[in-house]
Amino acid sequence: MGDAEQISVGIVGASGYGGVQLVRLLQDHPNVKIVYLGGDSSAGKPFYTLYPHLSHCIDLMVEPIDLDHIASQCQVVFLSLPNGLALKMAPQLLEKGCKVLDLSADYRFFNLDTYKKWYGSERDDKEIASTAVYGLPELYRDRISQAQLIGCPGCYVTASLLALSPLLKQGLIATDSAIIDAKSGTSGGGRQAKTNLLHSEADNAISAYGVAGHHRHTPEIEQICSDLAGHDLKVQFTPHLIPMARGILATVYATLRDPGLVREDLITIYTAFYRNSPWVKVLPSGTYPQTKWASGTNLCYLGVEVDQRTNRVIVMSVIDNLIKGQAGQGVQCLNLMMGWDETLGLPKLSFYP
Ligand SMILES: NC(=O)C1=CN([C@@H]2O[C@H](COP(=O)(O)OP(=O)(O)OC[C@H]3O[C@@H](n4cnc5c(N)ncnc54)[C@H](OP(=O)(O)O)[C@@H]3O)[C@@H](O)[C@H]2O)C=CC1
Ligand SMILES: CC(=O)N[C@@H](CCC(=O)OP(=O)(O)O)C(=O)O
Repeated sequence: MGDAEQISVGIVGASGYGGVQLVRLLQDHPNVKIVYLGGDSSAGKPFYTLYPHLSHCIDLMVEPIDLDHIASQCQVVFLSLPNGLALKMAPQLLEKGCKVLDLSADYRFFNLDTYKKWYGSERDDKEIASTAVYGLPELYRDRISQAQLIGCPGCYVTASLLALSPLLKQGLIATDSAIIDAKSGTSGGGRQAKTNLLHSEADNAISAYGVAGHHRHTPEIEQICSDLAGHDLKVQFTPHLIPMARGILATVYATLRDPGLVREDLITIYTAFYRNSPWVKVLPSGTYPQTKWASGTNLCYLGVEVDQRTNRVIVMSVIDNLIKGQAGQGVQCLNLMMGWDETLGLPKLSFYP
């Protein structure tokens, strides 16, 4: 595709961590041209003043948010904003013919009562929301390719669901037995200043939060797990903040229905489940992933183990929270929506060490 055929893309929330990942990924994408960057407090500033390391490759200003102007400039719009804002912008952008990919939680829920319970915002966009597709390509590839509006899942949920999906789809684990112990780097909290993300608070420390079903990702994980299993189920999800900038490790435990299954059986099942998923790598027997392997890439690495003493399967899932857990997921969905190769423009090799 030459320059003339590149599609025009805008990023609303360009100054945030999601925004700057999108700039990096889309700048390298052969079929895309970034034509608009939007923001709130950063509006009016050249983008390079926010991220000086990009001054040699992007010279756009951050503009205030004017939906008519965005729609007149862009065929595709990424919304990378705090929860509760995309729902006010997506309907008008769609009506004006844009494709919209939202990185927040606004379009992830099948049932808007669940959204309201956890996020508080009233909805007057129910009809539009009903057209949104959950943007996890490994599960909903066909629907994503037909959609105009995508609600992309975030970091914890992506790592957790990729670990659990084969087990649930094949009915391999006891109902409600799944426990997700997940750890995130501090960039998971975004670029806006928050006390718990200060270096002096987060460094040399590890702590759980949102314990006992109190994290807003619990209902989102349960929604998709229930969809896969074909019945309502519950999971135990405990997130932790750890002192590193980027990366997520989700270690998932569940009780196997069949006590005869061994590690090699599970690896065969996982490998078959993800055989057409270029961004998921099932590791060889006895190999457990590190966050470093996925850092900067759109990959998810899965290590699979069985403890025959306790009859539990243990799946270790790592992703980069800002790539497969956020911006890369959005670009992977865009590739599907446009009928392009799912891997186009996305990084597959980390820096190591
Ligand atoms: N960080 C992560 O690992 C992940 C985050 N997400 C989700 O992605 C979304 C973005 O997260 P992240 O990039 O971390 O957030 P940041 O806090 O880093 O960035 C937020 C962005 O939103 C913009 N913004 C805030 N308020 C307004 C407003 N009223 N109008 C217009 N723009 C506004 C900010 O613009 P300005 O600076 O100009 O005010 C900024 O660009 C969130 O919904 C988050 O939950 C999803 C997966 C992973
Ligand atoms: C470390 C940290 O603060 N993480 C954030 C997760 C951010 C995120 O990814 O949220 P969404 O997936 O809903 O977009 C949190 O626990 O709220």
